[in-house]
Amino acid sequence: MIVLKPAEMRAVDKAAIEAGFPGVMLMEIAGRAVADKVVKFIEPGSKVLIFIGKGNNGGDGLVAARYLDTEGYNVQLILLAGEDSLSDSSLMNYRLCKLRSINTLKIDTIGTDYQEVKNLLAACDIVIDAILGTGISGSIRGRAADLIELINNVDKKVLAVDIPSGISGENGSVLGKAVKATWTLTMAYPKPGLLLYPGRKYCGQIGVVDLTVPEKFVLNEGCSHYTLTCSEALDWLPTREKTGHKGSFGKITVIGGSPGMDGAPVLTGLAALKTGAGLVRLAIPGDTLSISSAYSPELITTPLTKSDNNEPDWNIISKVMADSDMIVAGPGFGRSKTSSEVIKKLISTYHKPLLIDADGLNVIDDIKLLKQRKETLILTPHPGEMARLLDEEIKVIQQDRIKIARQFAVDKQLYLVLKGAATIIALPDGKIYINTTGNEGMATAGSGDTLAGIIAGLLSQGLAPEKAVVLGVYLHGLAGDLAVQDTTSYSLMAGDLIDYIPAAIKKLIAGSGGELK
Ligand SMILES: NC(=O)C1=CN([C@@H]2O[C@H](COP(=O)(O)OP(=O)(O)OC[C@H]3O[C@@H](n4cnc5c(N)ncnc54)[C@H](O)[C@@H]3O)[C@@H](O)[C@H]2O)[C@H](O)CC1
Ligand SMILES: [K+]
Repeated sequence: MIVLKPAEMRAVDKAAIEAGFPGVMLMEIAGRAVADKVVKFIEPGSKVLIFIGKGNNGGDGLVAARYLDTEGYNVQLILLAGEDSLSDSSLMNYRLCKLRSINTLKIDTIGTDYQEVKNLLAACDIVIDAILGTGISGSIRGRAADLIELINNVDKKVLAVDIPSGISGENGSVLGKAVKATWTLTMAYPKPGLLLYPGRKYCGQIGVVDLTVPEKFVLNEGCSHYTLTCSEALDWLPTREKTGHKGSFGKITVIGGSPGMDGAPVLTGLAALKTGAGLVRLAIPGDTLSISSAYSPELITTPLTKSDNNEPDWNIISKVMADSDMIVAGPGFGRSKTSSEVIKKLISTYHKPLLIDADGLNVIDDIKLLKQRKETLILTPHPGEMARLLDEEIKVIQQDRIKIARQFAVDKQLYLVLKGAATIIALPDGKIYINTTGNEGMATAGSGDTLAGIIAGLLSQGLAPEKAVVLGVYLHGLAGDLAVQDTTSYSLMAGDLIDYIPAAIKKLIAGSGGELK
């Protein structure tokens, strides 16, 4: 699904209006959808308190007020602007509200103790937040900040129109104060700020309203941000040929492991098998091999090093390279001379898809090598590994995850998965996917190893790299979301993620994955 930044949304809006879609009609569709959402949850007669800002976000709220009044709700408006400062479409709707005698409390009559607002908040059944939408600039100014705080201080259901007021649609930051919503109904397309933290925590359940503007207006204006929905994820899931054999579902080699880190490549291998890979081989340094190979009978193992001196055995490595459809390198590999030499060799001489994770990333000391590689390269760093690759501090990476990920992916022409809450996937053509599945329980040792395995499992079944990385991250998060229901976020472990891959796939097939609802 396309995701639009506020400025992109405005450009699409403008183009659609110029092409003949009346702005007032778009507002009508938006407000009608807001009213429908209220009708779905609360019965007629209930008290609906609607906060109206002076821009078009307020206009959407005024349309909703008209419909809810028509349908028998007890509607009360709180108008945060003078009538003369409302936009044309909003003013028209405000006048229609007045014609219906809808109760209105105006900002200039609200005392500085806000007692009347507090009373209305205490008595209402639901709050609609139509104070500010994508037109916000800078920190919340004026009395809007006080009203947002009052809304957050009562325990009421809150429906945010387009975006919770105070959240930046651009990047999800809180601009001073922001409404904490139960639901957010966003207009036309989700904005990055709804999907990125901290904004995402303020949105509650997100719904998208179809404003009936054809997608060609978006494509003409250009877009670069996306998020995968459940139905798209299902479309991308590789189909399994009835006559397929293990060769047709791909042979993966996982290169990694080191003393004390013998389980990491096993997690990667098992995750790949559970996702559907035909065959997984682990290539492990000799001193660790026997421990790793004892974990699971489904995994084939090969020694990566010579038995006499534990140096890389290049003959075996060449055979492994020739015999694999793709390689995952790095899980539990440690930062030894062996791992550094092997990773370098793979980057420059392995001509099939290569995924580098964990310590495989930590031993890359010359990032120019990445750029020189022509074949598919996927990197899956967490912020610490990304910081190391760029020789930056973690906080610099976290300040603008999308920009950093995109620059790296485009410059080095690779697929970059920057892990973390709302994992960012940057593609070599500059496209960005913001992932919506996953939870805090997944911040646990080995979780990244399973992600590498899931992506490899999809790629080895023939999925294009772009789809394998995006769907892999989605499925990994979905497995985590299903697991956490049983384990709680305290007890979730990486092995649980593997155990829940089948449930995640089933959920996709049933059409009920972590969809933006
Ligand atoms: N997506 C669509 O196609 C449609 C969206 N609609 C709704 O319109 C708003 C965007 O409307 P806009 O008038 O551009 O902006 P806002 O309503 O968010 O408010 C702008 C208004 O607020 C004042 N302001 C700006 N920054 C601050 C601040 N920091 N503190 C206080 N006040 C601030 C400023 O003076 C402006 O006047 C979108 O979100 C949708 O809800 C259409 O209705 C349908 C089509
Ligand atoms: K809002």
